[in-house]
Parts: sequence; structure tokens; C-alpha cells
Amino acid sequence: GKQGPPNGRLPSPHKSSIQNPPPSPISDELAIHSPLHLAFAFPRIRTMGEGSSEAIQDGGALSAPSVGTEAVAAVRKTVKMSETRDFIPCAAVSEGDYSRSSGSSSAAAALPDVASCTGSSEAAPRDDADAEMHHTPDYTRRGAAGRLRIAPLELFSAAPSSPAVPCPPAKAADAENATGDAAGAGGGTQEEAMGCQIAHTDKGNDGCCGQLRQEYDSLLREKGECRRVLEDLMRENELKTKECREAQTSLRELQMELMRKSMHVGSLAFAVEGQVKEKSRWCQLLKDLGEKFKALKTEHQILLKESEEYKKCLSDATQMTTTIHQYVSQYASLESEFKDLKEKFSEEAKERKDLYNKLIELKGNIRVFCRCRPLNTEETAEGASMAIDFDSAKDGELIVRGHVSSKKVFKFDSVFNPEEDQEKVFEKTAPFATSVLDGFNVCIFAYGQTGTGKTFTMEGTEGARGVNYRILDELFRVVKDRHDLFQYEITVSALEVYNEQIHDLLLTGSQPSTTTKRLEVRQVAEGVHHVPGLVEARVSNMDEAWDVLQTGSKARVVGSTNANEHSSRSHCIHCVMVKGENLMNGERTNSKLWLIDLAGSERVAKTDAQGERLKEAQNINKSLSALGDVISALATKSQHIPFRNSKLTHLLQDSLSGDSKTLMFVQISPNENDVGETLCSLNFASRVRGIELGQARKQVDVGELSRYKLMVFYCPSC
Ligand SMILES: Nc1ncnc2c1ncn2[C@@H]1O[C@H](COP(=O)(O)OP(=O)(O)OP(=O)(O)O)[C@@H](O)[C@H]1O
Repeated sequence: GKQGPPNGRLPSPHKSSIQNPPPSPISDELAIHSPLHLAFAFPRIRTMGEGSSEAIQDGGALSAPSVGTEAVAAVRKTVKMSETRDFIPCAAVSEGDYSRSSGSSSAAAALPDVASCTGSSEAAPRDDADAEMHHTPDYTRRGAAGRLRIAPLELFSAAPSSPAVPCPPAKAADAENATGDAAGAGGGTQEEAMGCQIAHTDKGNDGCCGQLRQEYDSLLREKGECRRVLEDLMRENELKTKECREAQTSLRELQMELMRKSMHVGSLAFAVEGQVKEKSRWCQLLKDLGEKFKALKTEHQILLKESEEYKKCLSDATQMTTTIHQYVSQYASLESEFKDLKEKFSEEAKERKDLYNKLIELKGNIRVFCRCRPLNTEETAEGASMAIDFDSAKDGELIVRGHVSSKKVFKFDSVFNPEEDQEKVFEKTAPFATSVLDGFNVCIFAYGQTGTGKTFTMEGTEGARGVNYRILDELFRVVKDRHDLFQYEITVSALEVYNEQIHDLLLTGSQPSTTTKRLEVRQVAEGVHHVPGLVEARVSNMDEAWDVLQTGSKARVVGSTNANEHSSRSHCIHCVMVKGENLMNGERTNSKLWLIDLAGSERVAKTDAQGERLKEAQNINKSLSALGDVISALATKSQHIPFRNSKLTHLLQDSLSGDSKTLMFVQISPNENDVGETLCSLNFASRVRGIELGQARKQVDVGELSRYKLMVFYCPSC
């Protein structure tokens, strides 16, 4: 696969490249067609000739027939070997010989002995061959020269008739020259020369010459055959040389190709190395992915199991959902049913309430609301427990858990537990404001034991306004609403009943001790009682009205007893007088709204009052007991109602006798220690609730109405 050396010489056959050619198809091909191998055949011929010449030179006495026989045998062998192409490498052929022996001239030079016998047409190659002889190694030159010069002499000197007469070298040279010249002139001429020579010889020895001639002829024939063979070989050599060149060219191309391929292979190897690295990376990735895949597979298995469980759960859940849906639909239908029933119930309840109210109005019953205050801080600290049960009581009822007696149930028009605020209480009270403006007398009073929240319910506090404030507010709101149809004139009075005396709270200095003016209750008309001399402050809005009432409240006498230090021992009364006129029909009304915060109803025995305080308590008690008597008389529909037994009952005669709408707040304490007082209050309130006052009557100003009618009747324009 290597290129030839720079001097154009092929490597020596001794070199390893030749002895051990590379095991490639190219080398095998070269081994068959290489011109080197082809050239090996020619040194073989030379060697055989060389041996002859050497034998001649060394021995000098070799007989012509033997020499001729050896030469013929050598030529025959050479021909035979050339035909069979049994090329045997020979060390006698130098690199220079081979390189110079390309082409037909080189082939002729390689075989000068043969070329010398080819006639004149090969004279020029022979000169080349002679020139070449000077460059060839000695042994080759010797062989070649020996054969060129000696061969004809050998032929002639080897006559059987004179075997002992060797040809002199000069003669031999001359004969050679003669032969050469004859050969240069052509084949026929050479034979003639030979014939002449033989004829000349025949003169001396005809028998020997004849034999020699025969041998010579046979040799000539053999030579001709050898020449043909040689020519064939030369042609073949030319072909092989051409092939060799082509092979060399293709070899170079192949070498170039090989180099390119090698480079390509190199680049491919580099790429392969990269690919290998990449592959190893991918392998690592694959390995990691495999591990991940395993982990995922395990996870998948777990999830699969879980999903199976979930599937079961899902089916259960589906069943449950179906059941729930059924229940939901049932619930929805029940709910709508319940809603309908509730609506019906509320409608019926409302209807029942309306009917009851109508009945109450027809009967003229006093309405009673029960309100229970919460346990105060002291009571809670003492650990007092509730004596009133609201939870298990029905609407409008309450249960008292007495420690001695068993449970007692009380029923009222409304019951407010400790948690219900002022607003809730007023919701049920508000309709009375409208009644006042409609011309009805209204009396709202709070009754109960000291400290049960009477003042809180009626007056309230700044942050939790009571009935007084709220009803006035409602009154003015309705007045405002009706201002197109009605015209109202509102006046406010504030008084108190203390120790059976009536005091005007709006008069400056009208304290109990300073009784400047005694106020009495007078009947001014049938069913109309009045307190002559009572200050009536005209108010046009809520603020004015409230200011007046506040003035009266501040003037109230507040003392202290052992039972309750801050308890009020006077009956505080606010009176709102409303004169209304219907602008459409001219109807006029005079109505009153009594707002009464009674004194504490505690029993005198329970208090440790003495002296003035005892007198107060007795008077308070007298008023309340008179009220109780009146209530009892009214409840039993007695002929005589003892209104005049106390200032309080006398004052409230109009409101309790039947023309009015009356509302009583019975205030109770939740404390179990006060259960006795609570029961008294509740029993009293129950009695009040049972009173039938008769239907309330509108307080129409009859005098004004008559005057109006007369005006209309005698109107000149009418
Ligand atoms: N429903 C209630 N909610 C909150 N606190 C209340 C309630 N009822 C009463 N109170 C509180 O109880 C205390 C006593 O109330 P209040 O003075 O109104 O009783 P009273 O019956 O008017 O007493 P007296 O007979 O001495 O006038 C007050 O501090 C009041 O704020």
C-alpha cells in the first residue's frame, strides 16, 4: 500500500514488503500482476546463460556440444517457464534493472542475448542494452556479455569432429561480429553466411559440419521458437506493464482514496467516539429512566390499588349520593310542605291574633305585657339562680319555678325575656301611638316590684330609649305622615303622685316639701276627668316633647330605702294630650296618652321603712292596693268601682273605666329570692288581664262637631 520511493525505484524483493506483502486484495492483485514478478522470469534466463559463460570463463575448455545442449536446455526451460509463468523471484535482478526495463526496449535490454539474435530491426535496442550493460552489476554484465560474445563461438567450436580444438577468442569475436552484422542484415543473410561458413568448414570436415549444421538448424529453429515466445512474452510484458501502470495509477488512486477514507474513518472514529460518549450518556439516562420507570411502576401499582379502593368507595358514594338525593328531594318536598304549613300557620296565627284583638277591643280588655329583667351583677356574684323558665314555655307564657310551690304558668299578651331589648318591646307597643292620634284614650303603665325595670321600660336610658321616647317619636312620625289629612295640636304634662298628692313636675320648685299648689282631679264632662291647673306644654316636635318630659323626670323625687336604695317612691305620670282635626270631614278629637311609671309594689312588711319612709311606703301601697281593688271590681263587673279611693285610681278613672285602651307592663325579677314578689305581681297582672272594660270609644269633640254642623247648615252660600 506504500507509494514508491522518490527515485522511482520499487522496493527490493528482499524487503519485507515484498517477502511479506500486506494481506489486502490490492496486494494480492499486485502479487499476480506486478511487473516485478514478471521481471523475475528474465533474470532466470540470464542466470542460466551466466552459468554457461562462467563455465566457459572458468573452465575455458567446455565442449561445444555440451555447451550447446545446456544452452538449448536453458532456453527450453526458460520458454517452458515463461509459458507456464512460473515466476521465481531472483536476487540477481536489481531494482535499477527493473525500473529501467519497462516497455519493449527495457524488455530487450533485459535479454540482450536474445535481442542480439533478432536481426537488424532490433539493432537500436541492442545499443541500449550495451549502454545498459555498463550500469548493470558485474555478474549480470558478465553473463550477458559472455553469452552475447561466446554463444556463436560455442556453437561453432562444439563440433563433434574436433572437440579438442577450442575457438580462439579473437575468432570468436570476429564470428560474433560477423554474426551480428549478418543478423543486422536480416535472417536470410545470416543463414547464408552461416552456410558459407559451414561450406568453408566442410572442406575440412564434411561429416562434422553436417551434424553441426543439423544441430545448428535445430538450434535456429529453437531460437526462432524462443524468439516467438520471447515476443509473446514481451507483448505480454507490455500488457502487464500497462496493466501494472494502470494498477499503479489505480493503486495511487486507491491510496488517495484510502487516505481520504482514512481521514473519513478518522472523522468517523471521532464521530463514533462522540456517539459512544453520547450513547453512554443516553445509556445512563436510560438507566435512570429505567429506575424511575420502576419507581413509577411501583407507584402505579399502589395507585392502582388505591383506585380500586376508591372505585369501591365511589360506588358506595354513588349509592349514598342517590340516597342523599332522595332524601334531599324528600326534604325539599317536606320543606315546601313545611313552608306552606308555616305560612298557613302564620296566617292563621295572625288571623287568630286579629280576632283576639277584635275580641279584646270588643270586650275592652286591658292588655298585659310581662317583662323580666336580667340578673344584675350583684345577683350574679351572689350566685342567684333564675326562677323564671322561658324556654319550655309557649308563646305568651312563662313558668315560675317556686322553691316551695310547684311550677306555675302565667299567660299574658306578650312575654319579654331578659334578652329582648327595648326595640323588641316597642314593636308591640307602637300601635297605641296610632290609637291616640285616632282619638282614643290610651294608658300605658308599668307595675312591679322595686328594681324590676319599670323606669327602664318606660324611660329607658340614653343608649336604650324606653316606651316614652319611642311612642312620642312614633306619634310625631304619624302626625307628619298625616299632615295633609289631619291637623294635630299636642301638649305635654308631667306630674307625680307622691304621698297621695298630685304634683305638677313642670312647675318650678314643685317639690313634695314645697306644696305650692294642690292639684285635684275633676270631672269636666261625662267620662272626662281632668286636673285643673296642670301645666300643659304645647310641643310641635319630638325634641320639644322630650325636653318637657325630661324636665319632669328630673324633678321626680328619688329617695332610698333599705329594700332598694334608688327605688322610686312616687308614681311618675306623663300625659300627652292630642287634639286632632280631620281636615276632610272636620271631625275633632280630644284624646290622652298616659305614660305611668308606678312606684315599687314591694310589700311594706318587707321594707324596714320607718317614719317618713314608712308613710311613703304606706301611701304607695295604698295607691297600689286601691288600684288592685279597682281592678278586682272591674274584673268582677262590680256595680261600684272604687276609683276615688286613691289619687292614682281617680286620675286613671277614664283609662280604666272603659273608654280607653290600656296596656300594663308587669315587671318581674328573675331572682329566685324575689319569687314571692314576682308571684304577687304576676297574680295581680293576671287579674288585670281578665278585666273587661268594654269597647274603647273614640273621644270625639261633640261640641265642636255640633258647631261645625250648624255652620254647614246655616251657611248663606249653601
Ligand atoms: N330589661 C332590662 N335590661 C337591662 N337592665 C335592666 C332591665 N330592666 C331593669 N334593668 C336595670 O335594673 C335596674 C333597676 O331598674 P329600674 O330602676 O328601672 O327599676 P324600677 O322598677 O323602676 O325601680 P323603682 O321601683 O325603684 O323605680 C336599673 O339599673 C336598670 O337599668
